[in-house]
Amino acid sequence: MADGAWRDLLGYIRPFRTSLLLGGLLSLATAATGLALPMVVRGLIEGLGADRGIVGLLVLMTVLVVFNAAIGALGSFILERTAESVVLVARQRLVSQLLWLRVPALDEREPGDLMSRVSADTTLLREVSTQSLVSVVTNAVTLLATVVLMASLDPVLLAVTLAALILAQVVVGVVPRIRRAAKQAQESVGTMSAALERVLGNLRTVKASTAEERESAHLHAAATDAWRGGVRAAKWQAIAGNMGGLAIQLSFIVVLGLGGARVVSGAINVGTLVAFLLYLFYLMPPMRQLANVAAQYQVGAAAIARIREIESLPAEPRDPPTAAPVRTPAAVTFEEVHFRYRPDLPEIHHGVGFTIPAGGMTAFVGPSGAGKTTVFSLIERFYDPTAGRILLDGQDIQTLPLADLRTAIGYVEQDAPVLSGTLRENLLFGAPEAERELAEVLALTRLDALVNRLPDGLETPVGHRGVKLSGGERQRVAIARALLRHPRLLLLDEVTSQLDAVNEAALRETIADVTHTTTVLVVAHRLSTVTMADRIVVMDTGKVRAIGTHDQLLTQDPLYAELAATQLLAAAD
Ligand SMILES: Nc1ncnc2c1ncn2[C@@H]1O[C@H](COP(=O)(O)OP(=O)(O)OP(=O)(O)O)[C@@H](O)[C@H]1O
Repeated sequence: MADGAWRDLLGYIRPFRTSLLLGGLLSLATAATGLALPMVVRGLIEGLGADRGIVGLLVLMTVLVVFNAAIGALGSFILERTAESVVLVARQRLVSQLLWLRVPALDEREPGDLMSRVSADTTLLREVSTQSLVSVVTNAVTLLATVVLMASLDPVLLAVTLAALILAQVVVGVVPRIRRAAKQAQESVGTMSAALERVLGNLRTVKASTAEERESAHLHAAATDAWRGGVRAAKWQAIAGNMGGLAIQLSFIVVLGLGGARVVSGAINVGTLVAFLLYLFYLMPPMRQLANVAAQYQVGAAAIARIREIESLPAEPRDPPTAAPVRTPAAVTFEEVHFRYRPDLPEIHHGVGFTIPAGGMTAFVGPSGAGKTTVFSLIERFYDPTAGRILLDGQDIQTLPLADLRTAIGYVEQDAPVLSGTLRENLLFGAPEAERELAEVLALTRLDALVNRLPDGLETPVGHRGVKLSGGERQRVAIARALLRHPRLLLLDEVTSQLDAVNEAALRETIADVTHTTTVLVVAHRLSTVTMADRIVVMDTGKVRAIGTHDQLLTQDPLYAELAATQLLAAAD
């Protein structure tokens, strides 16, 4: 995994190589000016001993210190900015990928977990993207340069120092533990986000089921898991970070004793000892940084793995519509369509076949679970059949550009989804350019009274999933949204279930109207909707058992007769 993570990380930072190089060079320059200081200090002490003037050296030191601070600040700003840009690119790539994901891939995932990957995991890229590359290079160079300078001062003292540093190698052993702990923490954050989304998205159900206590316990457990992973990572990070420090402190004591003796014996002078001790402390930051980088990299690698999981999911093509919009009704044909939602699930459609001419209204009826909604999902190409063909005006929809296909369709789903935002945003969601037709469609769907009643009219926020609207209003908003697209094919899935008799009658009139310009397919549970259909497709357990008008089917199909007498009638009541 680690190698793949490296490659992915390089992919993310490649576009920013110039600013990374600049930031890296500035960091190196900062380190170099820092490294020069102890040498100036040595000269200063020796100058004092020899009674030479030190003003020049003091000025040089001041210049070095100021220069060091200035380029240090500039370097770290450039690197941080680059890191933020890496996060931005990762987020944008992930967001695009998510919106184009194929529906089956989405079926298997929790929205909350996906959100946590876009928000939390990408943030972790920030540290790793700059620290990994630039820090490794600058700190390794600084470390090497410091060691070389120390060797030039006193090889004997250096040998003692290095022996103490071997101790710090313990650091290397704890690094994989950091990755494991970090991965666990990130996965727990994903689980927590998913649980949170589940609860907040359905807070009324949670409350009505008095499940707050249980759901809160779930969330607490996920949060505790994240905490546990974080604490474990912190423990190993703290050990890794401080082992280096401890080794330096210990070697400081040794060098002080041994160095003192060497000064007394005349092997080195005080200036050299002071400079050496300063370098000793210079070793600490790069060592700590390198240990941090190793730890950060492990955390980042875990995040990259989670991001990559999303990027490798199947996506739909993104081509914009190619054909000019057509406004004539479309014919639909299913030829021996077989379909299952997943290879390991049972087949839902066992050779579904029907032909629906352009225009008019066709109703799909059948017992629950017969596969009616699945027909609509297949027409929209949310899923593809495992065998058989679906034709739109005689053309296999697999060969149509996806955007052209979907542009031709208006789809009102079973639960009439309304998005948070204003009424206007919801209505124009499928056809942002249809502003001028709003009034007409509002009247058709009888939403005009609602809009007039609301103090903010079309600008009224509808709340998360439209909670501020009634069920019937949500259905009418969804229908208006579909009508504004001027679809060639209008798919209505049980859209009258929540309408009262008056609104249903109005909708029937609207549907009758649009059948001149659109082919209307409805999944219907109300006899009143079914009887007005030009043809009725009766489905049962994944097959079409009969097609005909209400009167024909009443006499020819026992299941339909039964449905008409029980289910459809009951719904009409
Ligand atoms: N995304 C999915 N993944 C797996 N199975 C699914 C999925 N969607 C539906 N199913 C299954 O497919 C079968 C047919 O579902 P479908 O929604 O097409 O039935 P329907 O005839 O529209 O039923 P209803 O009248 O109750 O809405 C059901 O048994 C259902 O459990």
